Amino acid sequence: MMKLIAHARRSTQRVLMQQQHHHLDGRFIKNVRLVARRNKISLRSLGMGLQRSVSYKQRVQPIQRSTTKAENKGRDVSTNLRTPPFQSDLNTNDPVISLDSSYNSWVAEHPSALDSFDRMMKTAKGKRIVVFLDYDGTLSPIVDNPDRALMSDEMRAAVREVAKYFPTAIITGRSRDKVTEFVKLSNVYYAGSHGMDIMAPPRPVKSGTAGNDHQTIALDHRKEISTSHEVLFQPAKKFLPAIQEIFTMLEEKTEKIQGVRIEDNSFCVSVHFRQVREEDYGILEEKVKSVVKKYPEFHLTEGKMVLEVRPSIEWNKGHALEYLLDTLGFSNSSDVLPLYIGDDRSDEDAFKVIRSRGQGYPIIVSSIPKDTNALYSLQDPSEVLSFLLRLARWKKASFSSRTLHEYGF
Ligand SMILES: O=P(O)(O)OC[C@H]1O[C@H](O[C@H]2O[C@H](CO)[C@@H](O)[C@H](O)[C@H]2O)[C@H](O)[C@@H](O)[C@@H]1O
Repeated sequence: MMKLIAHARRSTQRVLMQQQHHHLDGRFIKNVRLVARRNKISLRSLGMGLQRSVSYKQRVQPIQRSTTKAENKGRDVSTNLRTPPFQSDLNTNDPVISLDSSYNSWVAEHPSALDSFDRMMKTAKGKRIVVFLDYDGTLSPIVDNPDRALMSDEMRAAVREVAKYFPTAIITGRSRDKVTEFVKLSNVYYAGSHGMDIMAPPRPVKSGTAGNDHQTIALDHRKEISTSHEVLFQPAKKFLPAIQEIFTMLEEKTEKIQGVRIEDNSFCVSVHFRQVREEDYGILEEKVKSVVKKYPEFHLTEGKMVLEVRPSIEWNKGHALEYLLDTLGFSNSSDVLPLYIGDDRSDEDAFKVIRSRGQGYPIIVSSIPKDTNALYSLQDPSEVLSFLLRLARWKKASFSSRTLHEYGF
């Protein structure tokens, strides 16, 4: 028993160290939690209670700007950034609670989409499922270097399979070019820059049609996708010159801060601080805010260890989801079931839209309890993979049984 407690203590210490180094391995935490739970050891009783994330609504006050009111539904944190964000993706400046017990009650409220799969599909019978997928933290694991957030071949094959059966869209904060380079699939819709850059596959995907109608090819170069796809909607086009200026200015102003990465996401700019030393965060935040202040038509939002400069237009991932449903001919349809899987705050806008439609499945990817508008949960990208494979298998099976039925078997 003593050995076990010592092991759990060591394991928990490792988790905490990982947090301090701005990393979080959800699977590892899960294992620690399992070891502790199996042996009836509460992490808190070890004096190392893990911490949970808290509602962003409680933490970030909406900005009141003198000139332009931020109309974007994403939270605007231009003048009121949260205090120290250096607790990795756990956002651990919140009340300390025991993760094992809180996770259980959270999952009771946001049931596993894998465990609930049969029930979900029962409701989906006769309805048209449209699949929306976030990229980072959903299709690819969160890693230090955003350029290395690659999607596995298995995941690509699963998305390819899903897209054979359902209209499928990737909605991401990344630039459209970057995400097409990562995903490399030709028959999905891509909505980059948090939905501000929407592109359709060469042949519009007809909803509800059989799998073989959607030919999915893995392409070698994003160029091939860019040229074969059609740009549908770019609501922030007029901001492009200003965004380029902001990008350059951010690069210049932050070049002396070690670990900062400025990512050009076309219609928005990401300032990554995952590898910035904690003591440098304050100055980074100040510099970023001073740049944004010069551009009253822009505001700041936050994601996982990232600050994002976005044009203040009323457009977010939720709007992109509605736009795509509309494009697919489902704007007022009562028999469409949008299914959205995402892990970050910007995905909440899409979850909210699905909830307000009163139809569909908002699914959050998280291995820790989080305040969310999602109804279901998956722990990590590996569970997303299982879910997607199962979804494709389910549809395939229903096609085969329908075919058998049609032939009188
Ligand atoms: O909407 P998403 O597809 O989830 O994109 C949101 C941001 O994701 C990326 O940053 C996040 O993932 C990185 C790689 O794992 C990680 O290093 C970073 O800390 C995360 O915030 C992307 O680089 C951003 O541009 C996206 O806005």
